[in-house]
Amino acid sequence: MPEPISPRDRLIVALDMASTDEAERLVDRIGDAASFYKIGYRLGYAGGLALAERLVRGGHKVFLDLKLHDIGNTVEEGVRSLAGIGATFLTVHAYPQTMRAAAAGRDKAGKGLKILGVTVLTSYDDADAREAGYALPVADLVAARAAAAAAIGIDGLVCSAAEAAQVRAVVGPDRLIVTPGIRPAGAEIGDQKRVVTPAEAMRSGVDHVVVGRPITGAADPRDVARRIVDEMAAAL
Ligand SMILES: O=c1ccn([C@@H]2O[C@H](COP(=O)(O)O)[C@@H](O)[C@H]2O)c(=O)[nH]1
Repeated sequence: MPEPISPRDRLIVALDMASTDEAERLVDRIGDAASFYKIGYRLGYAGGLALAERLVRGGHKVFLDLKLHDIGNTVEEGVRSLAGIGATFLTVHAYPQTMRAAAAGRDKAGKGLKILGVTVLTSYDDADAREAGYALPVADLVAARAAAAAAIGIDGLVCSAAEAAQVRAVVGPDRLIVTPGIRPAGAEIGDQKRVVTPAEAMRSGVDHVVVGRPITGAADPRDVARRIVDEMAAAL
């Protein structure tokens, strides 16, 4: 069985900022209300990988949300390079060839980096999946990709918490389920489509929630982070 995760360590704050200075100021403001930070495209292409190393050295956990997807050799070598940063999680798109290459890179690097397969982006609904050429509804596509990820030996999945129970049934207790598209009640939804509250996510068996704008855009980010952690603690 997996190790228990404290409510605070379940929260991953998405540092979708334009500069590392801005991101570091936010991390300082949040203080001990959070321990886990996600770096995606915006910050990753603006010095975010060096910041990731600094955050790891400072005792934080880091999720590199770079959603790799390329030919197998490029993915494998990319994962091997990124493993040196000391991050906890790295995303790849949940295509079988990509996941196999990422698992090989992870194993060759041997640094303890966990690979998460992005099933279907939380900004997609069934109509978006159809428009992208997929015949299956989102929930079925997520389940199929989760099954492939588990068979390949990927460490966890990114999906909406709306599909977490179904994914858990497919992948069992040992794979991680990490869910963006999290919105505290009353928060602006923005471009997300499959949205769930922090409490509902916990009740659905999610391991980690990813929260960006509701925290980064708040007047008091520390307070919002603490409220989210409290909401999750009460639901567990
Ligand atoms: O399916 C996915 C995969 C990744 N994300 C990322 O999570 C955060 C969510 O930010 P919010 O501001 O809380 O919407 C963002 O960095 C996305 O790139 C996702 O939303 N959905």
